[in-house]
Amino acid sequence: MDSKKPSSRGSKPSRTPEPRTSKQKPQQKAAKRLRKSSLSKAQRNFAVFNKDHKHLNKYENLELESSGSDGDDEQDHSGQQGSKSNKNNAREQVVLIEDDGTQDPREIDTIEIVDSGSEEDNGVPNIQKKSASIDPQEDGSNALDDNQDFISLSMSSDGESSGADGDDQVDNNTAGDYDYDNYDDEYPNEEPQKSKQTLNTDYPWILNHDHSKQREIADWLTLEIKDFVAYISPSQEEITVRNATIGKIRRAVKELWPDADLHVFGSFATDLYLPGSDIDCVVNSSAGDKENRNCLYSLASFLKRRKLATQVEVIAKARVPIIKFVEPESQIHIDVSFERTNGVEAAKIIRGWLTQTPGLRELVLIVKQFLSARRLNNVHTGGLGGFSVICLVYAFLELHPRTLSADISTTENLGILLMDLFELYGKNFGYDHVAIAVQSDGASYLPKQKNSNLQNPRTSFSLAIQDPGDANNNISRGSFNIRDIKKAFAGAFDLLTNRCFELDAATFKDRVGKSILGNVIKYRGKERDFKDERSLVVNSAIAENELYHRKRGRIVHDDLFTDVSDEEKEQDIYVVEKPAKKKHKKNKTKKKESTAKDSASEVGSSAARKKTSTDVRSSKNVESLMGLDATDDGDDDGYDPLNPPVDDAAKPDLTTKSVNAQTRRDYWLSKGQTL
Ligand SMILES: Nc1ncnc2c1ncn2[C@@H]1O[C@H](COP(=O)(O)OP(=O)(O)OP(=O)(O)O)[C@@H](O)[C@H]1O
Ligand SMILES: [Mg+2]
Repeated sequence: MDSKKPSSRGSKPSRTPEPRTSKQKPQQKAAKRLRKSSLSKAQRNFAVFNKDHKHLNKYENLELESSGSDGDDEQDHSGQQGSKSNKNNAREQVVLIEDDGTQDPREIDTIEIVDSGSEEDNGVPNIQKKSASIDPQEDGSNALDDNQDFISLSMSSDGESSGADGDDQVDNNTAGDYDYDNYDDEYPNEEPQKSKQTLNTDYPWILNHDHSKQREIADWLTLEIKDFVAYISPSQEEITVRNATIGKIRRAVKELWPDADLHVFGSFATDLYLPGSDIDCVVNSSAGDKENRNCLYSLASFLKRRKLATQVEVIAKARVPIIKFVEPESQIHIDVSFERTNGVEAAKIIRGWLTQTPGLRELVLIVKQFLSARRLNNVHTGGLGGFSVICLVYAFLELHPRTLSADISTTENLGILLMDLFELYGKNFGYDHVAIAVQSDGASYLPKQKNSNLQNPRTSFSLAIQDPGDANNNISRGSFNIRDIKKAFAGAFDLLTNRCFELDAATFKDRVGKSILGNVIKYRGKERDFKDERSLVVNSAIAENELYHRKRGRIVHDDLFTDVSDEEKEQDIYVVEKPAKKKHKKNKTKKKESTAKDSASEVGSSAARKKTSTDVRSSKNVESLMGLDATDDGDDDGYDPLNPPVDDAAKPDLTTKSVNAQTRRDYWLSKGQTL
């Protein structure tokens, strides 16, 4: 157990009032005032999404189960095939995995690539079947079936606590049992011990960035979030390595198939990658004929022969067939899919969201790291994938009453917003009834009842996010472990809130060297600099995606294939996306327009951290947006969360403003009242 954990966390349940200090008395008054404000109504309406009105308010044990082999199994889930392959002399093999989305992925074949030294005609490799039906369990099931493979966040240390899956168990509120050191990043450092000694901290983003003197504890958290994002944002070298890696793979693809090109999408094309994130690519060809087993193997073996791929897996029988491998020089994990454009379309949409939504990048990266550290980010084990995270956070920011009402400056209130996000998706969101829809220009809630495509036939308790590119696709349907994800979010809310109270009551002296964010997020990768160098070097994935869309815009026919690796790109597309100049309310009547426009390359830069209210967006009255009118009697029943009113025409002309410190304090205190 963590001997460093604050005593208050262990001994005080979340509802226990903090000892009153002279500092807190005026805050109590402020909280009373707050109840009458529109803010409390807005908050109440966030709670409406939980039909059962169950506010879990339980600590979650964020400790990973150390007992048994589960952890080990899971630890290597992504590398699992690699380790199996090692036993089978993986360097010479391509592993075939079946994953059609209806069951858990299974390794069904191992193909040996025979490198004869000469190139096969047309890239067709000499493939020999090595073995078949490498099934983890003879009966066709595997550990994933009963969720044993998942490292549960449920209580596990006490004999009487919840079982393996924690379903429907009452959680023991044993707040003192955390062991925050006992989980690791998805991409663990190769030299964890050395790194730990050097840094002597799990939250390296606070090194030389001490905010303990902040008077507003929420500001401290906001600053830490920005520091974390700066800490993990890519350096010039990292971007260059990613660019070069893509270049190498693309050249190989074009050599193998002259009619094809490689497009990048996913987090590298949206600037939402963590240091260890994979690169998602798609091969599109003018013939449109590459999505078949033969082509998958052809490319896999070709890349292998060219020493551009190790740990190669061919997942041919999936809904989206892909090959996965690690590029040996950069050690970057790469996924290649075939003949589809939804990913490159989505990348464009996401970059649009980033431009229009200050704070989106920061919160997405925090949530991604949060999930990654708990191994709740792997869709194959029911976790939440990066795409779902982006949509969740975007919907949260789009629909948050205080951002909707232009009441707060998002980038100045990231701390509060992060807590609200954890609270919403951890405690209040009505997973049973509500689906989330995200489009290129906004987000909304949908009733699951009326959208059968978004319903999970097995359980109503599921996360449903409508694909912005395909209304019939629920992008989070694979996240079957939503129960644990929800618990983790709820636990994070409690942890952050308690930590804030604890540090708020502490003396400045005792605060030094402490972290708020470190209570829920750890980073144990290699030591990094605080260099967000995205503005110094072109991210070629973004540049190419921009070019792709420009070219697509010019194509009359809906051709699938668009080659972006031609002359034009060299000439005019490699333009660093300069941070948009902030327009300081030149036209006050155009409040709907995003004025901050923190571009994807800008967010996280020091310039973006200056206090500003220019990121305040649309001005809608909180009450009207949340379904409350002036005659609202405080009864939540009058509001239908499944049909939130969207009355653009009736937008009140609210004055765009940044909240003052007192308002922030009030809001912050109101969080504590829920405990
Ligand atoms: N369930 C899905 N349905 C449709 N498209 C999806 C789905 N999941 C992923 N995608 C596509 O693949 C892209 C990459 O998804 P992924 O979940 O890897 O997110 P990411 O932003 O790359 O995060 P990470 O850095 O964790 O890999 C998405 O932007 C989207 O275009
Ligand atoms: Mg990805």
